[in-house]
Amino acid sequence: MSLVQAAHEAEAAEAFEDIPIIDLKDIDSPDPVVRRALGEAVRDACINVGFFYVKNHGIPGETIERALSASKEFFSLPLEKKMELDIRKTSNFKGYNPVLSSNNDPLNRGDLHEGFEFGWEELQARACDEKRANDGVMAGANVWPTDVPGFRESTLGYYHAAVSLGRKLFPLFALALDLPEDFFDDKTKNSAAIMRVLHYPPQTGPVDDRVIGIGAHTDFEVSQSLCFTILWQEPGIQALQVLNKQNQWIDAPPIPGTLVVNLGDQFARWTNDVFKSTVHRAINRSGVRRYSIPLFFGTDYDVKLEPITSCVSPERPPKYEVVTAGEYVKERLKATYGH
Ligand SMILES: O=C(O)CCC(=O)C(=O)O
Ligand SMILES: [Fe+2]
Repeated sequence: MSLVQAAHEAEAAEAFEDIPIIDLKDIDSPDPVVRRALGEAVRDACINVGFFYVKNHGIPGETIERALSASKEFFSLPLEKKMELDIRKTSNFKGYNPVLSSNNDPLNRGDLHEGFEFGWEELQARACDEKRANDGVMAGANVWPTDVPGFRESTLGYYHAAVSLGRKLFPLFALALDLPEDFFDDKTKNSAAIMRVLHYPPQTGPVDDRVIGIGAHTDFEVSQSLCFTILWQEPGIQALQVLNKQNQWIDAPPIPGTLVVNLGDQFARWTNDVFKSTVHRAINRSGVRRYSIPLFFGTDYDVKLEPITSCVSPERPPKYEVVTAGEYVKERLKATYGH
């Protein structure tokens, strides 16, 4: 079935498929048939749900643990210390954002989480980091806390592992779109992903529905054009929810050993909405603190998001005007952070 037909069928279906788990153990297989089968699983998930879990993703547990404990230590610093790195002091959206400083859903009062955000940087700091310099609206140095020893190394360690995973996913997305596996190679040369570490304090007592962990949103960030997000969520704590076709929130619980992958707005736009960017939110009513780590993966900022040919047909003409990937991102960031 063609991509366009599959998209029309998915859109006509009443029910919303479950979020599938895709096993990446064969992602490096030399056999193109095996890789194509993986691409097909990705295609189904992208067309039907816009979300999937990946297992056997290759990021060691210790790498995750180190990033998590550094994050916990950072968030436990006094607010004045964290505010020294206030994201609003930078022009490129790096640093700390306190509770209620962001608002993902204009109908809400603010997001009940605090976060710390950074972009590409070599583990061995370099005076001239070309990749970072070419990172469009996000270009510029990261800021790092000095009060948590090893914070930079631990969080960057996870960052680089997740970026490597993201690089391996692009060929699968290409296969899913009936494109050559290397289609994204020359479009993601400087695609410096942005990572956030997030802390959601527990919400106890009566919860004002307008103040939740992260308001209903689709992912649009960040560096340039958000293709997809790789999300680690803390095991054992249910918080993430996905809006289904009947406008009901369904849980996307953490599944041990997996990461969540969800598609972003600009990938949906690029694929003429064949791939879905699905509304989601997080509410932490567990009674304990919850941590998560999304990494937003984009293309180079000067890539033109012309509709991919396999996603266009006479029955599905292009829905969007062509823009470069970087064009609208900063506006969306301004709306979220209010500066
Ligand atoms: O914390 C989560 O589970 C979701 C985070 C998220 O959706 C985001 O940062 O865009
Ligand atoms: Fe999100």
